[in-house]
Amino acid sequence: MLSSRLSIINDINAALKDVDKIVIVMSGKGGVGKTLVSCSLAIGLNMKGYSVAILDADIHGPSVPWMLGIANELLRAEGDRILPIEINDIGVVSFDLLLDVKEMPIVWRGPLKTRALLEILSKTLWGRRDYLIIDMPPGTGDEPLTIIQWLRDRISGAILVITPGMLVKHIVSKAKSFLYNTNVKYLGTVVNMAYFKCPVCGSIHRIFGTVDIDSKEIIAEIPIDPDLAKYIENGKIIEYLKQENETSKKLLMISTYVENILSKTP
Ligand SMILES: Nc1ncnc2c1ncn2[C@@H]1O[C@H](COP(=O)(O)OP(=O)(O)OP(=O)(O)O)[C@@H](O)[C@H]1O
Repeated sequence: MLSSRLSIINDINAALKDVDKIVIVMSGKGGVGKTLVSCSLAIGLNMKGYSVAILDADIHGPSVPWMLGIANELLRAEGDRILPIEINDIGVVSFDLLLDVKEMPIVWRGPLKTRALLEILSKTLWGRRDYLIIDMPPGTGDEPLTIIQWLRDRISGAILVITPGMLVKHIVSKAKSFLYNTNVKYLGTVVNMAYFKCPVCGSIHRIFGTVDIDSKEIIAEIPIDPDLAKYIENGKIIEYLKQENETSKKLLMISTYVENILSKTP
């Protein structure tokens, strides 16, 4: 048992040996914009000249390929190793890219999911990357715990994504204690759908309320932006982030924040 655990750890470390920094993106619940933040972080770092890969570790709701416009592609293998799909020089690996029929739900129980996550981590040819961004399954349950436990001290830090509303304080403190207990550095929180800016008069409406956490922890506040939603729906997040508008600038601030904070830690 111990020897098989050690051999899995060795395989994962070998696969990730040329990956410099691993950043995980997590949320207390689903549908808050975790994938948007993961993709924006990966694209932002790539635009700064870093080599980046993104692992969509959300087995049940994998949306990274959809957001990046590669939902119909399939991962290829070289021998028994998986090759990431490269889009704009960002390597993408997702469970959805293993499926021929995308509408087919993955119905795996806990141990199988753990096994699949470990396989994908250790069998991918990640190559030389400055950053690996992991879009985590929502919550602080089994799957996020598995990823963190197996990656151990390889994770450079974690970003939390929230939306304003009830229980925010509770969600943030729960996620922070999860990270504290698993020895992962908390980098800060992105507040998504923080406000809506009237396109006519420019007034700000905090539709879902305010967020009662220390402002020093807030990496960026992302507005509700119907235009962004359209680009996401069409798999064009890269094109959207290349535009110079208020939302895209705020989304790109996340990569600047991560670059700065992680350059200060060894
Ligand atoms: N700031 C925003 N403005 C407008 N629409 C948004 C914004 N953020 C996210 N959305 C919309 O909300 C949906 C969910 O976003 P996203 O997939 O990033 O959330 P998630 O937390 O990763 O969800 P899941 O838990 O299902 O993986 C997207 O389809 C997107 O269109």
